[in-house]
Amino acid sequence: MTIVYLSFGSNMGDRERQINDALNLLNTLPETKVTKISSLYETAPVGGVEQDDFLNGVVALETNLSPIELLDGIQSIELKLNRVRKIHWGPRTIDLDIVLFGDLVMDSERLKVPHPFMHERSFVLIPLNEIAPQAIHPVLNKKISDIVTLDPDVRIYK
Ligand SMILES: Nc1ncnc2c1ncn2[C@@H]1O[C@H](COP(=O)(O)O)[C@@H](O)[C@H]1O
Ligand SMILES: Nc1nc2c(c(=O)[nH]1)N=C(COP(=O)(O)OP(=O)(O)O)CN2
Repeated sequence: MTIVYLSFGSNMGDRERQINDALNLLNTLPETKVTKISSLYETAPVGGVEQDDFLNGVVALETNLSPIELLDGIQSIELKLNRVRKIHWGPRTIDLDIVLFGDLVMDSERLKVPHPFMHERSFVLIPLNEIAPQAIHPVLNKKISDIVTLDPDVRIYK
């Protein structure tokens, strides 16, 4: 079993329902179990595109899937939930990203782990620090609790 952390986000439609549906579907993936879910955070959009605030969070899984099998699984969940995203870094109904996959470091066209921007994104680090402050970023070789910083744009929603 590998311990994996996924980030999730939504800023279009019924954000909470789409996130709940995605989290329930994660438990239907083969040999995969959700073990922890962070609070939901309301976050200001990052990246320069003018858009509504996101709900973001992080979920911990234990899985026997390979990294690419898990990517296939989360992409099938996004499709099942009729993921809509019109522009790069723009609004979307649901987004699931693999943030950490055990201590794996991988840089292929389809999958980059750790997620290449995770260490710069408070909307990932703050919820990740809530459920796994001891997790290690395998490239920076630092604990999440030593990377995370306070950010007033990331506020607990629920
Ligand atoms: N770590 C990753 N998690 C999810 N998707 C990834 C990862 N690394 C590369 N990708 C590729 O990114 C696009 C989808 O991007 P969104 O974040 O969902 O907009 C897809 O082609 C993945 O293969
Ligand atoms: N607050 C907030 N801002 C954001 C968010 C998000 O979830 N929350 N996702 C983004 C981009 O996500 P995308 O998955 O398209 O890009 P990536 O492939 O670089 O992760 C861009 N800006």
